[in-house]
Amino acid sequence: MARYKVVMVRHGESEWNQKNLFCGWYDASLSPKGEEEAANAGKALKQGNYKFDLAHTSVLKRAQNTLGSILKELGQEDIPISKTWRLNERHYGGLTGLNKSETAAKYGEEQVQIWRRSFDTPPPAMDIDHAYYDQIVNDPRYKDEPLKEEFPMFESLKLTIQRTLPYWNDVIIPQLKEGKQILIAAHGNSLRGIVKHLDNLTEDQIMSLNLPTGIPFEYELDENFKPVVSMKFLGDEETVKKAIEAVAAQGKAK
Ligand SMILES: O=C(O)[C@H](O)COP(=O)(O)O
Repeated sequence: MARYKVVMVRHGESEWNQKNLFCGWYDASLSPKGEEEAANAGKALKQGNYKFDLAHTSVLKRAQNTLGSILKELGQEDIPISKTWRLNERHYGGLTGLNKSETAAKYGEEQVQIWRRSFDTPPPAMDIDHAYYDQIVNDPRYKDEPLKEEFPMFESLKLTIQRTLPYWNDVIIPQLKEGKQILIAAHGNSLRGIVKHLDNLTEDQIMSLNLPTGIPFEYELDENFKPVVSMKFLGDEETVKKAIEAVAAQGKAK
């Protein structure tokens, strides 16, 4: 019997998703298609009569704007929104800005699949002369946190989970316990981390999990926050399947 429900959604397609670039902590905007996906996510949630008490998102605008569109469609723009770096996309390190298929052509599809989907193999670090180092490290949104010594220069999924889980356990779980209906608008890999935790996925299982952009999914959890229903997408099966396959295919050499 489900005691709690929580809805999560990966942001709509970003301009860097469209260009097939490793994005991570680069603050890419939504593409026009991503804006449409976000609005459609809101329509699907409205159709399902979802009412949220509060929402959580990252400090990156592709997730924040997806959330904004959804709440606008729902007529729930006035609910409290928490923005945290702990829900940011995984930091793609030195790969940030590289084209995924070109990287697959150069280093092999296998290596790119490992960088994108493995549990504890990190991408190469973003070093100080990286094109986006200054823009990311010195961004005023990070003036208070993460702490200098915590500021990632690369993240494996394992490292991403290590900074996302404290937020899930210390902020989101208590709110669920209070009976709050919660929407989380975040990123492919920060959400993969939460999913791995909830469903207790093995490293092999998480390797094959791709999340589509802009299609909300719901978890129903028991009193111990164990899934009764896992990743129930709000979209027709065919659309969801195609969207997931498209994400996986981004790592293919053209
Ligand atoms: O950061 C990115 O490039 C994307 O948002 C997620 O990328 P991935 O699907 O290659 O992990």
